[in-house]
Amino acid sequence: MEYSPILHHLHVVPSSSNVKNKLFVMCIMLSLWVYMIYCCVGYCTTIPTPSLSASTTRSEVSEGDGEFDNQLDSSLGASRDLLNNENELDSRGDDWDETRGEAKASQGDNAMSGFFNESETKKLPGAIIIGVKKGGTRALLEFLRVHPDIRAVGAEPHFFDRNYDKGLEWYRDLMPKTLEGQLTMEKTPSYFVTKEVPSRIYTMSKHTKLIVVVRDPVTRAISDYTQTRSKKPDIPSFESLAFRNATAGAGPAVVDATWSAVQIGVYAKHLEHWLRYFPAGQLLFVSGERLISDPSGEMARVQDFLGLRRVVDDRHFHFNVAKGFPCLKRPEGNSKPHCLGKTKGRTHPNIAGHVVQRLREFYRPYNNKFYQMTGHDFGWD
Ligand SMILES: Nc1ncnc2c1ncn2[C@@H]1O[C@H](COP(=O)(O)OS(=O)(=O)O)[C@@H](OP(=O)(O)O)[C@H]1O
Repeated sequence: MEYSPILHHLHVVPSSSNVKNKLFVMCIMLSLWVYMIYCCVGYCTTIPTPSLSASTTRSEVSEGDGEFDNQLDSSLGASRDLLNNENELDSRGDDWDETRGEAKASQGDNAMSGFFNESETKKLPGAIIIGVKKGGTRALLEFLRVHPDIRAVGAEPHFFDRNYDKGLEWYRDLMPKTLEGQLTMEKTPSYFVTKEVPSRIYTMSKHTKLIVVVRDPVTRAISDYTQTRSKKPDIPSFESLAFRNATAGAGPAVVDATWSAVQIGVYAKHLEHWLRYFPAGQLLFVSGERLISDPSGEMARVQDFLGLRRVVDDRHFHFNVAKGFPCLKRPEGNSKPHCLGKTKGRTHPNIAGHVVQRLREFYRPYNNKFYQMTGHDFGWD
């Protein structure tokens, strides 16, 4: 038979349609892969509340994203008055700086685990950091978040003190998703000093583990005042707020125990309320001072108390001499350590020696009572 280009061409037609079919199938497969990758980076998930959901990462928080702030403002309510102030910034979870790289990685991890694991659910917290304000609660929560068996909400929910009427389902919805065996946590430092809170937490679960980071009440009061003054520079002096008769020649100074900065430090009184509902063994007192000087030692106690493996240890800490605080680092690799943001570790104003002395006298009997109640001498005298 003679060679015919037409016939040859005709012969080619069916094989070209084969190729087209194959190309079509490959295109579909490629689209599926693109879609899967798209899902893996989190775009096709249906997470409804980015501000407080599991995927709220440190960098999202510290970047001060406008949407995040607005949502939090509306969900957490207004702050208290000047002298009974709450840390707005910390309520928003203003925590770590220099965290973008790590936060991106962990965001990716979360999205991947969400994609491959449908068994994640939102649970009520099994453990709560209930106080104290300015004790070092943010540092403790961020150290705990390194632990793979812990998932914690970054911002302060203020459920049991300010948002209780919103109900437990509202609270649960704020929590990050967890896998079986993972512990859900939150921190709201004002819980420790709010009378209604112990019974409310007990009603949620009498098995809830409670952690209190305590710090020398005098330094704590000065830290509290420093925070208020950073937002309202015109407030009266520390001394005039701490004493009822601060004017010169008005006799021995009388401590004003109604000032919240002073009142929060009367730990023994606040603890009494908790012990009406919870056995002492269900509360752990972390030393705010040791959390700075020996973070891995305090973290060992906390992990034991929570019944977790001791994963967070001295390999995770780097002491930043310039800041005067331990910062978190990855045990492997040389990545830059991550320190808390500038709202932590503010420079305190100089308070006159006699003012500090008078406050020490005021706190001494309460401190001693607190040491007795907890079986632990924190050495604040
Ligand atoms: N690692 C590390 N880095 C920075 N700061 C640290 C750290 N560990 C403890 N602290 C101390 O934490 C104090 C703030 O306490 P809180 O986080 O409980 O404050 S808040 O109640 O949430 O506003 C904060 O108080 P000030 O120094 O007075 O600002 C710190 O002293």
